[in-house]
Amino acid sequence: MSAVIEVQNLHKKYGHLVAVDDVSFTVEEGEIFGILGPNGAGKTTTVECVEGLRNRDGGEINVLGLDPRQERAEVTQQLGVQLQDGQLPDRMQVAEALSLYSSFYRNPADWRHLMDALGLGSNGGSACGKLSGSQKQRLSVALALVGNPQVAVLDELTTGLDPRSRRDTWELIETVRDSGVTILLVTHCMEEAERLCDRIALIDKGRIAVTDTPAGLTERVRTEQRIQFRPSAPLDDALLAQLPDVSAVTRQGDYVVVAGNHNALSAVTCLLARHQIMAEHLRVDQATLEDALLALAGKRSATA
Ligand SMILES: Nc1ncnc2c1ncn2[C@@H]1O[C@H](COP(=O)(O)OP(=O)(O)OP(=O)(O)O)[C@@H](O)[C@H]1O
Repeated sequence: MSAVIEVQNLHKKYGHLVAVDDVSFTVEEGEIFGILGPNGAGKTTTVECVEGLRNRDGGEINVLGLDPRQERAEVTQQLGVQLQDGQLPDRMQVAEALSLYSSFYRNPADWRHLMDALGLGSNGGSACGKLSGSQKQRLSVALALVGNPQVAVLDELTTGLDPRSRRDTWELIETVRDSGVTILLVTHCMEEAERLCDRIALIDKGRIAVTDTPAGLTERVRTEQRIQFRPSAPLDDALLAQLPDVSAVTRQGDYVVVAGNHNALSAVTCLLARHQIMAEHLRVDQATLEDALLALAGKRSATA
């Protein structure tokens, strides 16, 4: 396998806001690589720098041997990028859009074949503005593939789709991957990332917390616990956060919520005992994957 996208120490600011702060990852040929994170984490900014749609402030990006900042036109030829909703005129027909976009590329795919392969065969004469949510997604994937790219970037593919359409779209993406296209997938949906991705970079507040396979991420967080209690006296959260078995400390009203590994509970109770504080209404839950991934992100912030 060889790397098709390499991002090293990417930095991007909007005014004073640091949107992407030292992001590095490598996408290998043939994989679906996910960038997963909450709203505002810096996912779209990262991929827009990869696509050459935004200029980075620092770091290096290599896409199929090209620098998107210096060689944007060539990157556009070789990288498939989804159009955002509303970028096509409502009255343009599906077949017209595909035919028009295929004319932008040196070596386009057969757009009629693509239209059939992506389940849009009966929609060629439909106006883009009249398509259903999942048909619009199919069209945007078709437009990302019409240039016959080796790599496609797909951003928030299934947002707003009903469960059935989401599953259909996921199957579609697997078919695209099986046809040999490497995919960089941006999502804030944990289930989508787990289902589709070979590897996932978890990004939060502009930084990558961890990169691993879905199974590896689950294993890392398998033993994570969520400990919730009301302290009987004022308690400095920083004392809890410093415990090696604790990954994150947050507050919910009067309650302290601590995420940590299977030793966290005894570490927390020892600390409370030392400070003569009681843990009222103590509750311990197994963290969900989502909680645990956020805890991993929190741990990274604490050690950054
Ligand atoms: N053009 C812009 N001008 C100013 N700030 C921006 C701009 N685009 C994004 N931001 C800010 O940069 C940060 C990262 O945004 P970005 O869209 O990259 O995150 P994201 O992870 O893709 O979020 P979402 O899932 O909501 O799309 C956010 O705080 C966002 O408000």
